[in-house]
Amino acid sequence: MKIAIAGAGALGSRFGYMLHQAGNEVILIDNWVDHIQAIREHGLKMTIDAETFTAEIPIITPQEITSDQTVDLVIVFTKAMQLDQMIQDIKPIMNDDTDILCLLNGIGHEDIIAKYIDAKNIFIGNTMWTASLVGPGHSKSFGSGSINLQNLGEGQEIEAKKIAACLSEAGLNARFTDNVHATIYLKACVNGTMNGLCTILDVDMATFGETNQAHEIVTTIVKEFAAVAAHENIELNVDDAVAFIEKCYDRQTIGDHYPSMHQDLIRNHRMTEIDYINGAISRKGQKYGVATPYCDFLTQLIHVKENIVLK
Ligand SMILES: NC(=O)C1=CN([C@@H]2O[C@H](COP(=O)(O)OP(=O)(O)OC[C@H]3O[C@@H](n4cnc5c(N)ncnc54)[C@H](OP(=O)(O)O)[C@@H]3O)[C@@H](O)[C@H]2O)C=CC1
Ligand SMILES: CC(C)(CO)C(=O)C(=O)O
Repeated sequence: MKIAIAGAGALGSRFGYMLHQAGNEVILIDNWVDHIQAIREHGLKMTIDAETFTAEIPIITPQEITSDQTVDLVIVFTKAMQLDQMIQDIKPIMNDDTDILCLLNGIGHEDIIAKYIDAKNIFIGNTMWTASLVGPGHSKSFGSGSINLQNLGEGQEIEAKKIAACLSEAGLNARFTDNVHATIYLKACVNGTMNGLCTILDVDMATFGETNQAHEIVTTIVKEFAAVAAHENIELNVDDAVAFIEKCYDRQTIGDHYPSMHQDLIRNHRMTEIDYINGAISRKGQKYGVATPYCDFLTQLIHVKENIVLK
């Protein structure tokens, strides 16, 4: 399959590498000049479980797209706040049959994509794969992960299952779900607890999980997500979600991982996606008349931290 990774940062590079190694024709699309130069000169470096590999994968900026480069599938891995512009920029690489898959953390990305792309070509979901950038041209990751995905448009289940099969053939452990919004909310509960809390507390997930207060804090935040989800006819079982989140504390899997929000703000001094995670719950809470004090406060805290770190 001809696949473009639009937003080839940490996770985009991991996906691009694994799909390339599985024999797909992969092209990376990004705007970060140093990253592009490093990959063009030395290939994409991918460290997986402490072993480093290099792959020669083409990388271009959106402005370098040519009309003969249309692809079968675009997988977007920008940050949430970059998504709108990237979708506009990559239109030339898409024809009427090109599908787009969005696995970004957060809620509501399909509304942005649907401004530019027909619903029949939009596929959404979430992933538990992880990665972090060592530097330009070099992504690092450990452990395994999974992907849930579904078609946004009616009657595109077969296409969705084809995409899931392609990802699974590359070892990305993808499955089709007929309840993707529930899985997106479940993943958002993970990000809505781990990302903001580990960023503010400057700890990895296992260290946070070892505290006496972790369970109560996580449960309170998840209850806010569940109350908002109920207004969208999405059933989110609080106990199951808390148990799913607490699996992140295992140092044998991803417990040592600093969530991507910590990487953004504390390590790379970049803006976070808080407004698409806890901030989205706060906005929806106001819309539905649901109190979301913990999401409200955590969103404020992250913005305060952004103001301090980025001033
Ligand atoms: N990392 C993880 O473990 C996980 C991440 N996710 C989600 O996947 C999506 C992508 O995340 P992730 O891959 O971590 O994002 P990254 O920040 O690594 O990459 C996203 C984009 O940010 C830009 N960028 C990154 N670093 C720099 C830099 N130093 N200077 C300039 N530009 C930079 C690049 O875009 P450009 O230069 O073109 O603007 C890049 O394509 C997000 O929604 C995230 O929440 C989901 C699960 C796990
Ligand atoms: C690893 C995990 C699940 C932590 O929330 C993630 O999605 C991220 O780092 O953004």
